[in-house]
Amino acid sequence: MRFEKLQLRGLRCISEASLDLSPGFNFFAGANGAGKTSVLEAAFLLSHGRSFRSGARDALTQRGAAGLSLFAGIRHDDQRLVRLGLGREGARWEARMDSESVAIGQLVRECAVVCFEPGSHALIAGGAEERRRFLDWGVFHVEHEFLATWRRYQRALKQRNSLLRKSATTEEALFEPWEQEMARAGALIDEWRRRYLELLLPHLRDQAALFLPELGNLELRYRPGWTEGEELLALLAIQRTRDQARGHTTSGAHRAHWSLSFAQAPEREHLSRGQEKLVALACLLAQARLDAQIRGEWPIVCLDDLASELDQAHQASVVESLKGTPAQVLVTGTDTPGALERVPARVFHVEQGRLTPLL
Ligand SMILES: Nc1ncnc2c1ncn2[C@@H]1O[C@H](COP(=O)(O)OP(=O)(O)OP(=O)(O)O)[C@@H](O)[C@H]1O
Repeated sequence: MRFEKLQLRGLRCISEASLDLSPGFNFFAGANGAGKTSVLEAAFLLSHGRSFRSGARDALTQRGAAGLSLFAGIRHDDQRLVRLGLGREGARWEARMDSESVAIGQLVRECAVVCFEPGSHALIAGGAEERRRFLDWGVFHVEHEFLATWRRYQRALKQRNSLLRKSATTEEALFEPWEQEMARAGALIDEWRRRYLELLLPHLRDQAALFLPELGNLELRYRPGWTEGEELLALLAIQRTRDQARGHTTSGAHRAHWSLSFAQAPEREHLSRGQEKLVALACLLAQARLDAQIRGEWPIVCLDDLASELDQAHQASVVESLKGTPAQVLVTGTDTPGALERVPARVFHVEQGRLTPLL
C-alpha cells in the first residue's frame, strides 16, 4: 500500500501541507526543527492512532490552532483507493474513512506503517511493554478478532483489579466471572501471539543476519505472562490473596514478554547502543516483511533521521534491502544519506513547517 496523497493541517509547526508522494522512495530534507519528523508522525498517527513521540497529546496540535487534521489517500496494491481522515479538536479525535465516520481501530486497520525513529531502540533497550506493543500491533493486523478480544481481556482485568482493591474478601462469586473472561480471552491472545512470533522468526533471522552477522544465531524467547503449561483460570484463583496484597493482577496476558538473544550476545547488555538500534530496525523490517507475506502488500516504511541513526554501511544495506521491494519508503534527514543518492527518490525541502517538492 502507499500514500498517494498526504495532507496535514495544524500538526506541530506545519500549518498546511499537501504532498503527492512517490510510490517508491521519498526524502524529506531540512534543518533541525524544520518539521521533517512531523510528516512521519502524521503517517504514524494514521496507522497507530497515537504518536511515536512521548508527551502530551495537546502538543500535537499547532500552538494557536483550534485543531489538527490529517488526510491520506491510500492506494492498495489491488488498486483500491481509500480516503482516510483523522482530526482532533480539543481532546476529541474523529476518524473518517471514505467520508464515513469510523472507529479509530477501523482506520488503523486500513493503514499499515512501520516506523524506525530515534526512540525505536526502546524496543530492545526498554521494558516488556514496548515489545508487547510491537507484537500486538503485528497480531492486530493479521488476526481480525484480536482487537475485540484484547478489549474484552482489558475490561475483565480492570474489573478484577478494581475488586482486588475495593473488596475486603476474595469471594469466588465476585471474582470468577472476570477471571473466566480473562482466561478465555487470554488463551486466544496467547495463541495468536505465539503463532505470530513463529512466523516472524525466520524474517527476523534474515534481517539480523543482514545487519548484524557478527552476532551469530538469533533465538527468540516468549513467555505468556503466567506459568507455562498452567491454566490461567486456576492460577488467578490461587493468586487472589497474593494479588490483593499487591493491589493488582500479577499473572495474565498483560504480563507477556518476549526477548531476543544472539549466540555472541546472549544478554541485552552485551549489545552496543548502535547494535540495539540495528536489532530494533531488524524487528521492524521483519514485521514489514511478514505483513507483506500475510496480507499480500507491503506496509509503508518510515525511517526518521536515518543518517544520524546508523553508520554509512548500515544505511546502505537498509536502502539496498528496501530497494528490491515494492514498499513505499519515507526517509528524513538534515543531509541526503549517501545511500539514497543512488536510488530515485522524490525530494521535499522542509523549512519552518513548509514543504516544497524539489524533484
Ligand atoms: N504544538 C506545536 N506548535 C507549534 N510548533 C511546534 C509544536 N510542537 C512542536 N513544534 C515545533 O515543530 C517543530 C517539530 O519539528 P520536527 O520534530 O518535525 O522537526 P525535525 O525537522 O524532524 O527536526 P530534527 O531534525 O531536529 O529532528 C519544531 O520546530 C518544534 O519546536
